[in-house]
Amino acid sequence: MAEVKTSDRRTENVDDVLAIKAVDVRIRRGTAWGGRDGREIVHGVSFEVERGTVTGLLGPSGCGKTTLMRAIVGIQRGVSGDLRVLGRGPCERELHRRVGYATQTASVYSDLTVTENLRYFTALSAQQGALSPQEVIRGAERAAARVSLSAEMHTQVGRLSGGQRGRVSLAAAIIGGRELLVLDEPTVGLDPVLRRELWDGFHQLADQGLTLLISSHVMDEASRCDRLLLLREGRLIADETPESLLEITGAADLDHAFLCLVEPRRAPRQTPPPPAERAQDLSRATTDCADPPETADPLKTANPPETAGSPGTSRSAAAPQQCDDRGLRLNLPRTTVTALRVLRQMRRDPRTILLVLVLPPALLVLLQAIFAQSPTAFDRAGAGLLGVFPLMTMFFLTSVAMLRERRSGTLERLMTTPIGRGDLLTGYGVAFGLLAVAQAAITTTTAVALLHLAIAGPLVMLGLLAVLSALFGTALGLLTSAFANSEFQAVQFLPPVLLPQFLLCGILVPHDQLHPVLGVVSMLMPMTYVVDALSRISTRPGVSMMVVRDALVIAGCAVVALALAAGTLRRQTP
Ligand SMILES: Nc1ncnc2c1ncn2[C@@H]1O[C@H](COP(=O)(O)OP(=O)(O)OP(=O)(O)O)[C@@H](O)[C@H]1O
Repeated sequence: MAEVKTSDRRTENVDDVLAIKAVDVRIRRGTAWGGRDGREIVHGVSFEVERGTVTGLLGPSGCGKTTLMRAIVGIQRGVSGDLRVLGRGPCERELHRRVGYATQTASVYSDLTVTENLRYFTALSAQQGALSPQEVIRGAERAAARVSLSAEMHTQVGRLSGGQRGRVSLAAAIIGGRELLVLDEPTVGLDPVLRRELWDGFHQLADQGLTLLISSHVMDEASRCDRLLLLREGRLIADETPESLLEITGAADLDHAFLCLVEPRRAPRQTPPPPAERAQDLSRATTDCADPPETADPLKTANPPETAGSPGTSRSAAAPQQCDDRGLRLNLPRTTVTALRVLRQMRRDPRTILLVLVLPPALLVLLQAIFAQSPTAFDRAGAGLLGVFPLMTMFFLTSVAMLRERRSGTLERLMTTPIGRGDLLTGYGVAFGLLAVAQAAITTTTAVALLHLAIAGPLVMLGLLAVLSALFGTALGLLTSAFANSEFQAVQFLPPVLLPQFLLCGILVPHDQLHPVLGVVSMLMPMTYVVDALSRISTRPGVSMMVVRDALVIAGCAVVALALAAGTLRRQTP
């Protein structure tokens, strides 16, 4: 990252005063891994946001407001230049305890109630260790009250109106934003009374020392900001107070001033003037808007001379930042609340749970019926399927669940909270692991007690292998979800990832009857080890070294898949 050459002492003072300092910040989008490809969306903007103020970020649709906000909260790739947030680089994890971010769409869990959502985000926001249950309850209630949602606390978010959902999302941001709140169009879809209430609330927060950066399209909101940043096509064209913006443009109101700056040559009037005045007014509009006087050139105002040419901020020096959040250290309270949250979501979807628990034993019953004339074939295939079914169902469930998290924007929000990737994935692993245990218990019991599947080895080991296999399916599902952009694509991954494994794992054709090349390929497939281990348990008493080896291979594959999933979790919108 390019550094501004200031003494440490001065930087310290500046950071005490400024919440955000941007010098020649450029952002490229359309690059998946932070390289120099893609399109430059933000072209070298420089500005400062003082602490304890409300700053409006305005500009036409597509000008780069969201992109800039994403850079400020540390989830945008391809950012170069010098961007300091609360005196730190925007990617530093320490900021996740101090900065709250509300995305444009309501990024909260629609299958949970308002209380459940807000308690979850409150629990995640703990500075250190865990908050007491009372603190979590109080934090959630306070946040709901801030956005006038106390009456809806026990309503499922999916049953709220669009505006109410947006307010839940805003409350979640307020919970996380101890020092800085970055709000992307937080008042969209709200009626004027609520908008006014929220803006009063924003100013109360600012009076308490919080800094707010708020994007908006509504000009009466702009007039409530202490300062306005105006973006046009990724360039900052004004950085002014609302009053001086009116003065510079000579416009009667901010709506007009905005249009003057954004479309200088097509500045409209609010009401059509009488024909006699038209010529005179047009010439005034040209003077005021089309060609603003040199001294009032908003482009010059927006980029103060001392920063515009700061040493070390030249284009060549500005390499894209890479967010360094590779830490996978586990935080037990955050992992636990995440597992509980996922379990709560599962509880809201009884049909899926029923399917997960009932489908594998039902398939085994069908299999026994098919092999009614050949019980040995059922014994051979049945044991292997005790591991294959959980693997497949967990793969599918978790890939869709994580994809939903990614698409609903909640993953993006989580990436701006103190939760680590390890906490999140382990939370998912624990929740789905518990489901896997239930599934393994039901399927194994059905197979042994009801279908009389012959098992020579210990039943506990059989169940353990089934759970291990389900955990591998969970990790694989979390990993592949990163490469799917829709539920349809997630379903499409099922055949290429699992079908070859199923065909070669030894259930359909024993390994010794496979072509030698296919035999080698099958040994590269984790499902082979699942089926081998289960077949050995079913045919031989005790636990052989080969079973232990197979179990270790499956566990190793699960760990590798989980680590790769953690690596791809931060795959942001490019
Ligand atoms: N994932 C993406 N990959 C590449 N370009 C993108 C991506 N998302 C957005 N863009 C481009 O970035 C530009 C800025 O988008 P951004 O969402 O920041 O605009 P905005 O000012 O917030 O718009 P709006 O007010 O409509 O929300 C747009 O031209 C858009 O096409």
